[in-house]
Amino acid sequence: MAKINFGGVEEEVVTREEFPLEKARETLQDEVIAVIGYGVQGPGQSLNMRDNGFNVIVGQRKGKTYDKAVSDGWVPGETLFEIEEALEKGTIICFLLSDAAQIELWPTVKKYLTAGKSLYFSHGFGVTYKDQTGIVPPAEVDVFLVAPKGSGTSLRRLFVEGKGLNSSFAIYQDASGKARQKAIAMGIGVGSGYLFETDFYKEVTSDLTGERGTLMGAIQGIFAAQYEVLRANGHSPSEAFNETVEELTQSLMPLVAENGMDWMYANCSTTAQRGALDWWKPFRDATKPVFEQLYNSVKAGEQANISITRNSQADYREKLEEELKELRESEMWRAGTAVRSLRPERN
Ligand SMILES: NC(=O)C1=CN([C@@H]2O[C@H](COP(=O)(O)OP(=O)(O)OC[C@H]3O[C@@H](n4cnc5c(N)ncnc54)[C@H](O)[C@@H]3O)[C@@H](O)[C@H]2O)C=CC1
Ligand SMILES: CC(=O)[C@](C)(O)C(=O)O
Ligand SMILES: [Mg+2]
Ligand SMILES: [Mg+2]
Repeated sequence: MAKINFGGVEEEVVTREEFPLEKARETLQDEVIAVIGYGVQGPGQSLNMRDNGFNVIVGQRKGKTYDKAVSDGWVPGETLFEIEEALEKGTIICFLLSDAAQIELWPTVKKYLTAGKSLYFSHGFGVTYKDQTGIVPPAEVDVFLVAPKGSGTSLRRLFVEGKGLNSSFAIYQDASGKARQKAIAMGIGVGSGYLFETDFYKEVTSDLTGERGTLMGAIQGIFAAQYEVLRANGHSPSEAFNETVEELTQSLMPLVAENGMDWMYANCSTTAQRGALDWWKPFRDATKPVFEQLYNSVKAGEQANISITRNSQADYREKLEEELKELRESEMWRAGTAVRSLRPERN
């Protein structure tokens, strides 16, 4: 493990240099990696592992996603199977169904977790909230996770571009004495940038906080608040959308990604810098109580409970679609559609 100083705190992390792809392949050469589920993480991880030369099969029930797997080059009867058949053939079972669906399939998965096999997650959810999920792995299997810090779609896209998303990894159960090596090898195999270690509890609590917070929930909330204030004061949708979203995603966030916040600030006017430096703390102070409320709710298991309850309902997809439609059909995001259609590269 490489010791790296993260802002004054030393952490041990795994880089691709110290755990090269060849070593990962060697570690897993006798394994059949069965990716169960072909939603968002399933395609990203399985295709990256296949392209990296691992022995991968996919297990997916028949339907639209099964057909997508076929069009991605998985061959029925050779590398693509019904879930139970893949569970039987696999020695590392990658449980990549949605967290709610994992509950329903768990009794089936458990049947195939014989001694010597491994159970792999990309989330600490199932075992951390075992009181709610009933997921308690048998003692004689290795249990570990690799959680890519981003969408499976980006995991695949970045891999194809020769880049990589960072991932965390964690060991829950080490029956073989080799769980750690296997977990790291899987992390390298799915196309991670660097790997940092965590545990199942910390993975799920940070993940549920992040996606409800700055990554997805808070960002939409703050966009909506600013957009609404601008519109209420007579600004056009074009002006409000550009000043709230388009400039951020197209101009300023790429600068933050490249070299940090002060670098982005430094590339803006002194007027903008003065205002940003004066206003970031009031925004922090206003939102911090909401983040604290969120974290406490995650810690109490409430967010897991909501996610399980809502996503287990028979009509959850229709209801989800209604809520996504509300976003899509809001003035702000319809304005966004128009703005994107006018990007020079789209013509
Ligand atoms: N979406 C993402 O990019 C990320 C997801 N994760 C984690 O990875 C895991 C997989 O998540 P996603 O790829 O988002 O899953 P998903 O919500 O896209 O579902 C995956 C698959 O589950 C199948 N499925 C759903 N209900 C089923 C049922 N009752 N029986 C059989 N199959 C069923 C669907 O057909 C789909 O192919 C989760 O633990 C998630 O928290 C981690 C990092 C990012
Ligand atoms: C993409 C990711 O890492 C998330 C936001 O945590 C998820 O999809 O669950
Ligand atoms: Mg995440
Ligand atoms: Mg998540």
